[in-house]
Amino acid sequence: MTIEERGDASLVTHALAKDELSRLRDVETEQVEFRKGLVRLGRICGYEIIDGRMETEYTEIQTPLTTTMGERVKGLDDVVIVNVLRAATPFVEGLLKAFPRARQGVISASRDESAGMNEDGEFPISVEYEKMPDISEDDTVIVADPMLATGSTMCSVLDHITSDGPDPERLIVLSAVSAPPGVVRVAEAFPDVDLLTVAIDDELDDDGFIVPGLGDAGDRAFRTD
Ligand SMILES: O=P(O)(O)OC[C@H]1O[C@H](OP(=O)(O)OP(=O)(O)O)[C@H](O)[C@@H]1O
Ligand SMILES: O=c1cc[nH]c(=O)[nH]1
Ligand SMILES: [Mg+2]
Repeated sequence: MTIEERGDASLVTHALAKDELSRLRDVETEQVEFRKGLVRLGRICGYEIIDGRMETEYTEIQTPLTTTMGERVKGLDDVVIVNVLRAATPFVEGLLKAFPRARQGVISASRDESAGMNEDGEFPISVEYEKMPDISEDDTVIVADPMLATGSTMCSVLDHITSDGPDPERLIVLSAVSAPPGVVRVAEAFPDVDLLTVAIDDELDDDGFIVPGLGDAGDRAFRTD
């Protein structure tokens, strides 16, 4: 059964998201364009979240000429965006264009690539810094990380977020590129999470990189390779 048939994740369907992702995948896309592309993709994904997952309500508006009924998005003041350092930083910059009043959390979680994957296909994850706003039952929490590979990082991040405090109204994991093992790991460990991604790629290579993927997102955005 495919991941789509299992219903573990849903796809961002906007054509511009696919266009941006194709540019990001291109090995010729250099640092500045790569970073800007992640910003644009984050904004499109933010709009997609608003469009597909948030409700609107009618409200009376006084224009300079008359009163009329307007439509407003509900819950825009109750959004928390979690930035998984470091590759998510430009992606979150784009999301903030869709959710300018979001409260933000930051968590530094990274894979110990020198240790390699264990036989269960997981990496050891080190969490060195975490600062979260208080999360309430009314909140939409969006955990952003452009890459979901083995899912080790995201499971560690979600453990931190869900370990105390009330459950938010919605908990969305947003990624640009996902690999099947990561989607399955997150969906099984956190069945209530709404997993949204622009693409689900074919597989992981022996080093835990997504294929075809886009390479190391952090290194490409921060020019550290
Ligand atoms: O699903 P996983 O197998 O855990 O892999 C995904 C993680 O790998 C990358 O981060 P990385 O550890 O390279 O840190 P970086 O953002 O600092 O480069 C990426 O940004 C994810 O956080
Ligand atoms: O393919 C991958 C896997 C993890 N992290 C990345 O940046 N790229
Ligand atoms: Mg990296």
